Amino acid sequence: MSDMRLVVVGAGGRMGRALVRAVTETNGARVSGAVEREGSEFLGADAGELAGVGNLDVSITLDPQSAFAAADGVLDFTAPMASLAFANLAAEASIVHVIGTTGWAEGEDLPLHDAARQARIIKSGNMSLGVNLLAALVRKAAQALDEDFDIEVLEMHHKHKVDAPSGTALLLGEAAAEGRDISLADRSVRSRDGITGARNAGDIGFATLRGGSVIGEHSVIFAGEGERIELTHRAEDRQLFAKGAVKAALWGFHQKPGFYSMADVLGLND
Ligand SMILES: NC(=O)C1=CN([C@@H]2O[C@H](COP(=O)(O)OP(=O)(O)OC[C@H]3O[C@@H](n4cnc5c(N)ncnc54)[C@H](OP(=O)(O)O)[C@@H]3O)[C@@H](O)[C@H]2O)C=CC1
Ligand SMILES: O=C(O)C1=N[C@H](C(=O)O)C[C@H](O)C1
Repeated sequence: MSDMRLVVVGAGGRMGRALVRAVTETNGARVSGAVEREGSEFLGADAGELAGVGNLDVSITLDPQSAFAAADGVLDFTAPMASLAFANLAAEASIVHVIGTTGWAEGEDLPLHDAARQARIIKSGNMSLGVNLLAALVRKAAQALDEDFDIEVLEMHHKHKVDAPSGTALLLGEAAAEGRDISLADRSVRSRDGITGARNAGDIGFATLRGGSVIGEHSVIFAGEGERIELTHRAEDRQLFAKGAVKAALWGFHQKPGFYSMADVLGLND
């Protein structure tokens, strides 16, 4: 069988380069196109050279439509507005669209479900096996522990990250809310400053740290009277997310059009 042809959008970014590396290291997949946006200093560069894997004869272009027309899938770790536009193009081309982009405002990602009528969309705030397994454990712990245990989600990322809380923190908060059978939107506390009053039982709190080169660290803390349970994941290498995204693309190749999560890819929903 021929290799799955994958386009990397945002190919000059931190994840874009990691994705190009991951595809070249995966049997059954190859980089068929690379896209950046207007004004990018990387336009015209070879995607492989930029990613440090040698010349792939794939120039970074401004033209996602042509790249998608000659591809089986797209790997997209860019920004919400860009991912919405790429989803429409992926639907037109009826290909797989793996979306790792985070920083979505409430409801902003809903149009992706329309695109998923034609595209096979796999979207997750975190593409690693470890975090998706952690989410399953958090759901279970939240189910087992009542409101006497306060749930707080703590995350730290590198100084360049532009969104907060991280997509992963929200994914973990969602898992906790599902375990408690409550709506995260109704019970989340995303910042605290000044005289906040005492904590409300049942709230799910978020705290964000930013600095240096931290790849991504997340803890979900269940704080009770006299005891505390902490579930933690530490990502030590960005390739972890890129390899997960390539795995998702290969999985999506064999699925019907639809909207899927990384938990579907990893069989954690079975
Ligand atoms: N789900 C997961 O497992 C993970 C998700 N992420 C998420 O991935 C996203 C990217 O992270 P990161 O790589 O660190 O960020 P970067 O800023 O390094 O990379 C983003 C890239 O996308 C480009 N881009 C933005 N808009 C467009 C567009 N319209 N067309 C083409 N390219 C575009 C940017 O270009 P420019 O520089 O010109 O803006 C940049 O090159 C973030 O949302 C992050 O949170 C990150 C790691 C793991
Ligand atoms: O921006 C990042 O770097 C990361 N973003 C994702 C998130 O928002 O959770 C995943 C990972 O933690 C790295």
